[in-house]
Amino acid sequence: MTNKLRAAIVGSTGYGGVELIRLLASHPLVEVTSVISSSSAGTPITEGYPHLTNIRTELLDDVNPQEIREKADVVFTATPAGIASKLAPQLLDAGLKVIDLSGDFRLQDTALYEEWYKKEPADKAYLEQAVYGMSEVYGDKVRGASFISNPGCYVTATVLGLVPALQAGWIDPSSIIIDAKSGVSGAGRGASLGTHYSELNENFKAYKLNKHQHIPEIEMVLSDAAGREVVTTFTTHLVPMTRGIMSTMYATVQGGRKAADFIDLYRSYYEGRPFVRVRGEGKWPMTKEVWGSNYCDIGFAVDERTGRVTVISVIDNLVKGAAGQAIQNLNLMMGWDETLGLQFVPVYP
Ligand SMILES: NC(=O)C1=CN([C@@H]2O[C@H](COP(=O)(O)OP(=O)(O)OC[C@H]3O[C@@H](n4cnc5c(N)ncnc54)[C@H](OP(=O)(O)O)[C@@H]3O)[C@@H](O)[C@H]2O)C=CC1
Ligand SMILES: CC(=O)N[C@@H](CCC(=O)OP(=O)(O)O)C(=O)O
Repeated sequence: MTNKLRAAIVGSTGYGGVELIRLLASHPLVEVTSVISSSSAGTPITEGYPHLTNIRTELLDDVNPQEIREKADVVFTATPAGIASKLAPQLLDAGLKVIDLSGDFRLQDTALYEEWYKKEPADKAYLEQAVYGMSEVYGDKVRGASFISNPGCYVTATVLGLVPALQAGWIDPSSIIIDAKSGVSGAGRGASLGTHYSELNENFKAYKLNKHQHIPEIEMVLSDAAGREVVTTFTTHLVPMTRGIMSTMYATVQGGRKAADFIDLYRSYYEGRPFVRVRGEGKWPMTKEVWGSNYCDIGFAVDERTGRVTVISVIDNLVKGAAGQAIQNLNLMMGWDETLGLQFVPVYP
């Protein structure tokens, strides 16, 4: 018998799921007791992931809420959009805590979800139970919650880079343009034409222009911070690298603030929040500097000629953008130190 919290992972054969397995393997208070697959139940997990040899040796479990309840106290759903909307209610009804990594419970407005995800939204009664897990912005709500909707990867890098300035009224909310780039693991493990080697290697492309499903989520958080409706231009690009997101954001500065002022403001906003690191003047973060870690690193430049600030924000999409943030949320839900199991240094070079 263990006295650790028992965790199950649905979607454990995907990139988000396997990253949860990697990170939770060194969490001091959590034990993964069920790794679940809708397509490969009964198969050893090492079949698809030999790197887990001697780390996890069990057969994959089926998706069965009652059986999951017998084995676990908390479930991570790392499944494509449209799955957790149906599954999470069953898991919650079975008495489990749930952390959903998909977009199914992030937008309270069901019409917005249908418009941007092109899927049937979750039942409103369950949507209303979901707490949006951007803990650096909504920390008090995350503490003690039972059902967390983990933010989108691009959204995390972007809003952590904009919320303090918007909340302080230092940038014009109507002037924001966001230019974001992601490594290919952001698209999941499934093979596709757009992500296979010869399409991606030595290439750099924009995609989903003005149609990306993270636009309404970004606008939701930014509007909240600004205290008025924020509409923004958000463009995503695919970069030929495995992990990492860089969000480059532009906005018109109000009140003549300089880069040093932004640095002071952000350091004060994120004081006591160990996973956001604000760089000094003239220092802009690279994706490699957060690779494999739960950090979000942010840097600034203010151009006095144009009156605009450029904010650079980087994360590892699979850690702070997905599995790491989900574990950070679990730590807060359980009333633990938010850094438990997440205190690793980025892999460099
Ligand atoms: N990759 C990233 O950087 C990020 C991903 N996310 C989100 O996290 C979720 C998981 O992403 P990711 O791991 O990259 O995706 P993957 O495509 O790599 O994995 C998703 C997994 O979901 C499982 N699955 C598929 N259909 C079902 C089903 N009907 N019931 C139960 N499980 C199912 C599959 O495993 P099996 O066939 O074994 O069941 C699959 O391996 C997605 O919603 C994604 O948008 C969020 C932030 C960042
Ligand atoms: C590189 C790449 O393709 N990235 C994905 C991120 C998907 C994701 O994380 O989707 P949800 O957060 O909505 O679940 C994309 O742009 O759609």
